[in-house]
Amino acid sequence: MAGRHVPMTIDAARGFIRRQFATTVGSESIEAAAGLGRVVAGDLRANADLPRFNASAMDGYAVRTADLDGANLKILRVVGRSLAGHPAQMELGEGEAMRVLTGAVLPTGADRVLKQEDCVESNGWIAPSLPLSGRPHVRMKAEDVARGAVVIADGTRLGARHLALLGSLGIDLIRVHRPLRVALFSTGDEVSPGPVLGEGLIGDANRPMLWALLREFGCVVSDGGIIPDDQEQLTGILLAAAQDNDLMITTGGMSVGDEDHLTSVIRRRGFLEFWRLNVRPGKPVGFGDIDDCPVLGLPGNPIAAMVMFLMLGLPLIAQLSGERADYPKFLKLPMATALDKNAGWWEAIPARLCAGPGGNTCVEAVEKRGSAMLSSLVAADGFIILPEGTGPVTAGDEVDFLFLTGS
Ligand SMILES: Nc1nc2c(c(=O)[nH]1)N[C@H]1C(S)=C(S)[C@@H](COP(=O)(O)OP(=O)(O)OC[C@H]3O[C@@H](n4cnc5c(N)ncnc54)[C@H](O)[C@@H]3O)O[C@H]1N2
Ligand code: MOO
Repeated sequence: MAGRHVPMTIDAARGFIRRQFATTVGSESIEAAAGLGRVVAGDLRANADLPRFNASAMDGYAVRTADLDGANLKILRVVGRSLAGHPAQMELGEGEAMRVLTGAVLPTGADRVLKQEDCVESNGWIAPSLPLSGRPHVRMKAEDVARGAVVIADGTRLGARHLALLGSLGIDLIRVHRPLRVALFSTGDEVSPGPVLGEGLIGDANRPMLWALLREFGCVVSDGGIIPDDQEQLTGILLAAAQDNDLMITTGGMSVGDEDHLTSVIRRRGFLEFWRLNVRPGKPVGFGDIDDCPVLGLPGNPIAAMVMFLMLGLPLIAQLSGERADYPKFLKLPMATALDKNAGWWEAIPARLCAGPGGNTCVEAVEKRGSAMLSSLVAADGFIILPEGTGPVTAGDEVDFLFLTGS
């Protein structure tokens, strides 16, 4: 573990978090409809085939390809109708067709649907456009999902698409991890809890920002408010919050972090490290464990807090929540313009997407870049990530881009 004043790489910090923690939340059964944002506990298997039956993918006529291949027959007799939700209980014989609508059960014997645009219908007979071409326009039973297959893997956080699949399968109860309970605090005498009236006071940017991010990642957040700059109060509040939460996140008060900052009580009840990371922004980060409750101390500057939340907080939350995902997720994109960079440290630069010379998507840094400048976050779509060892970049260079989550 790095000493207090030895800069640590972001990768070393992430590795430390990975090794230090495992899933801490148990599991429960809930209604699938209430599963948005929850993390699946155990592989979820299909209880049915999807599609459940061979079905028509178009409005038209179900036919037997063999009847029409090589144009053996020129016309077919329409012997019935199969509508979505109202199947016809009959088999299709030679020279027969059945009127079908999209989603209707395909009659036994049929292996193709002719779109109604491709047929002329008259007095119960159809004359298809021949020769046959294009797709058969049928959805075959189980071609999407076979009963018994794992459809949602253990550790998946459920989104709209997963709820669609569960709905389609008719699964109503699912086993998920209990949501992570996170206590969120700002610190600092200058941060005003209400209207910003006095000289030298500032509004609280970090708590609403982190509250929104935590909610987006399925956490149940308890708003701990603003802790004044007082060691005893800070200690008391953190010790109390450790009893009812799975994680505590604070912002501010990290650059002065050293062993005197928190009382010996905390040191007896766990550990708290103060890291100086080799990054811009977000150098000072606190990390530890109090009464078995992890603590993440983010820097006070809002951009630094955001970057360190995305880089360290998200992997920690995923790990504690049982989510199997590698956060944050980067995209490789080309630079639109050149950018100066010191190779000595890792840097996250607020940036936006823009159109490159050939109309391709590129990224460019926003104008204002201070780690306290919130207008840069609002102007940005994410961050250009340049690791240590990377110096200035030029237009066209591919870089890692970290999308800002939340809207
Ligand atoms: N002598 C040094 N001073 C500083 C260093 C350093 O290495 N040596 N590092 C700088 C860096 S980098 C950062 S980042 C900040 C981080 O400091 P802290 O985590 O201790 O945070 P504070 O000092 O409490 O606050 C920093 C800054 O952020 C503002 N702040 C705090 N909380 C909020 C909030 N909830 N909403 C909006 N803004 C907030 C606070 O007023 C300060 O302006 O330290 C540098 N200093
Ligand atoms: O963490 Mo500070 O400047 O790196 O915002």
